[in-house]
Amino acid sequence: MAEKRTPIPIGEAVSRVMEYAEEGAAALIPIEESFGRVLAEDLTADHDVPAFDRSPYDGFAIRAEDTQSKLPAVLEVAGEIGAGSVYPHTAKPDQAVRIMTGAAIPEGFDAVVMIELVKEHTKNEKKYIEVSRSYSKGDNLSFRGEDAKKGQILAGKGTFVDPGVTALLATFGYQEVPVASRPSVGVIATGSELLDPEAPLEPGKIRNSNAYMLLSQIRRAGADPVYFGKVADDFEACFQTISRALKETDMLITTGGVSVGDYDYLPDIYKNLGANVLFNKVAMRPGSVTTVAEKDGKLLFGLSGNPSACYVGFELFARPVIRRTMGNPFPHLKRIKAILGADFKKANPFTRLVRGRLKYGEGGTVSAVPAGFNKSSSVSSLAAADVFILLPGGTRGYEKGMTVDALLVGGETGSGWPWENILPSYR
Ligand SMILES: Nc1nc2c(c(=O)[nH]1)N[C@H]1C(S)=C(S)[C@@H](COP(=O)(O)OP(=O)(O)OC[C@H]3O[C@@H](n4cnc5c(N)ncnc54)[C@H](O)[C@@H]3O)O[C@H]1N2
Ligand code: MOO
Ligand SMILES: [Mg+2]
Repeated sequence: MAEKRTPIPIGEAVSRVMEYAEEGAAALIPIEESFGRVLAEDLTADHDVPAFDRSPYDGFAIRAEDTQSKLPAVLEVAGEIGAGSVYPHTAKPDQAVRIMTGAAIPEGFDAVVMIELVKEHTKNEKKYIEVSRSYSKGDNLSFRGEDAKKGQILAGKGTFVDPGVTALLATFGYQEVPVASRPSVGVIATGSELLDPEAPLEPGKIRNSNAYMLLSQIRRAGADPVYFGKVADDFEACFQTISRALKETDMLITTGGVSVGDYDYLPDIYKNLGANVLFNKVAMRPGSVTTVAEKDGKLLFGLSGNPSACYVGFELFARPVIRRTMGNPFPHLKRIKAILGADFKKANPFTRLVRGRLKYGEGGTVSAVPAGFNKSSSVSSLAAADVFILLPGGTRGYEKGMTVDALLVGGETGSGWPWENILPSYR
């Protein structure tokens, strides 16, 4: 008789796995490659930003006091500078300097007049401007340190490096960025039925979609995948490939062969490897057969062969380990509340993770509707899913309109044309 497995709750399974997620050593990488990594150190401002008072406009640097007695004030244009240049003299009374956006305010000047607001004329080969209103000290200046102060922590250790963080890194001179190193994650697909994507279909065979799905899930999680190919359902072949892959990578993901079938060899392979099985049944659907084992501190994720189960198993168990290893203090999928968009009247003892799609309705309501064919074997629903609708197991079903929890899949989801009907002020 096939072994009897004991399902454990999802949370319990995730925490067993997370015990083996250790932050990788810090590494220095070029700033150009830093997107998606995680800072291994605090990013501290080592100078003020801006580092000098500067002009926010194309215009004229003036002394405010020269505009405070007689108007229009007629000021001599004593020089001109663009961004990047420094005016070498100090201001004298009734002088102005033609200055462009971003240029340092010359010494002794304390306000800027926009170029559109002055009249210019030349007299005896000298240039003059007429300023028709009075200015106060500091008018139209960008002040040193107004954006960031020296010593301020602008992004802490553990911050995900997004484009905004990259801008800070460049601002503070990080040609090389200290980040937690990325794990290398091996992928092996098992199954005698598997064909490569380029192969024509044959009776009884299917194309190996899980391997390519996993490579892309690993990349989305931020790690480096290493693909060891597909292996037939043959104990020796699987054992050899898995042993080799385990030596060459930091963690290993297999798909298929993990259940109780005649050709499901993963359970025996864990035994032969002397690996410690953390669990081999989770109270969830899909993905109840998800198995995770540990060998010398390295994790072996035995994900289901069924595409939806494999997908969910990766996102719930492998992804947070990868993210934590990469230094991310928030490695799990984000949870939101949404209105359930369909009935699930039949009770299920296991927690269901329905691949769903968010719909944004009037008044900002968010509902989650099933993304398609909802069996564990489904591949079609995955392409449309941006959320896992969480329906905890029990004796009751769920009805359309109920508020439920959902996990956001992936990170940076885009949106369509966002510029219609933007709410105006109602003050
Ligand atoms: N008697 C029982 N049978 C099954 C049980 C059970 O508890 N008792 N569990 C079922 C559940 S739940 C699942 S999920 C599957 C898991 O099976 P395995 O993880 O062992 O995977 P396989 O048997 O190798 O394949 C299952 C299914 O997936 C297809 N597959 C496999 N690899 C790929 C791939 N790389 N790309 C696309 N599709 C793949 C494979 O052809 C099978 O159709 O077991 C149930 N059975
Ligand atoms: O592991 Mo299975 O996915 O529950 O259908
Ligand atoms: Mg099987």
